[in-house]
Amino acid sequence: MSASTLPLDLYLVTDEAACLGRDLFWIVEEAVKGGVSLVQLREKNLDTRDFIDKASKMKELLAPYNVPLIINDRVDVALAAGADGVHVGQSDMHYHQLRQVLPGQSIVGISAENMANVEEANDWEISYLAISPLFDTPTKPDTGTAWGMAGLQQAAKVSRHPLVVIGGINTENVTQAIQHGASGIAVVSAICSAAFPGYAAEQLRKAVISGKKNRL
Ligand SMILES: Cc1ncc(COP(=O)(O)OP(=O)(O)O)c(N)n1
Ligand SMILES: Cc1ncsc1CCOP(=O)(O)O
Ligand SMILES: [Mg+2]
Repeated sequence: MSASTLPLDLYLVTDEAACLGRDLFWIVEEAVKGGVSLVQLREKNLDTRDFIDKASKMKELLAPYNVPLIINDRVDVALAAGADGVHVGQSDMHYHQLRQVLPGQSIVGISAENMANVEEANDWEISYLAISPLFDTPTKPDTGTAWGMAGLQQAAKVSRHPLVVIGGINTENVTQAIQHGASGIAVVSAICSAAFPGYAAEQLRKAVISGKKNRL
């Protein structure tokens, strides 16, 4: 899938701990019905075999909806489960190595923590760049300094890739993020911890679309 056709509007990043004891697959399916366009399976503590099993099951769930599945960190898991791509951060497998082991059409997303990361990624063929984190978030305490809206605006001027924002995104700040240059939003708690994940997804998607209509 090329960068121009990749559906980045509403990107759900999973976190079992954020699901408040509810079934992750139920949350993901509700969210997809509500308008999630891309899903990342993010598992920091699973054994390899369990991670592959979970990814394969997630791929099966998403296939009828035509929603691509991205695997966080683990290229081996993505390959074994037939996922559509991977997301890597600045301490994960390097872009050049990723390209050696992944099929050519794979989706590749990378986290940018600072402007040097944004500039470096301009030399690479990636599907999107994640501005990470846009705001500090209790969901991931081990991040670098938050970009904030001004930082996002600078990154959008420099980057040739579509930008996704992640970290503290909710219905209150989506429109502003889109207006400052984001092509889409990535969320964990705004959907995984919502009382009604499907409804939460609908509201977030509406906010993205409204932000795009009213771009500054
Ligand atoms: C869409 C998206 N953006 C950023 C991240 C964070 O990646 P990383 O910095 O590698 O941190 P971990 O998620 O691996 O803890 C992401 N996963 N997804
Ligand atoms: C995985 C990740 N990477 C940067 S911030 C973050 C967590 C985002 O979680 P939330 O949407 O709940 O703030
Ligand atoms: Mg990572």
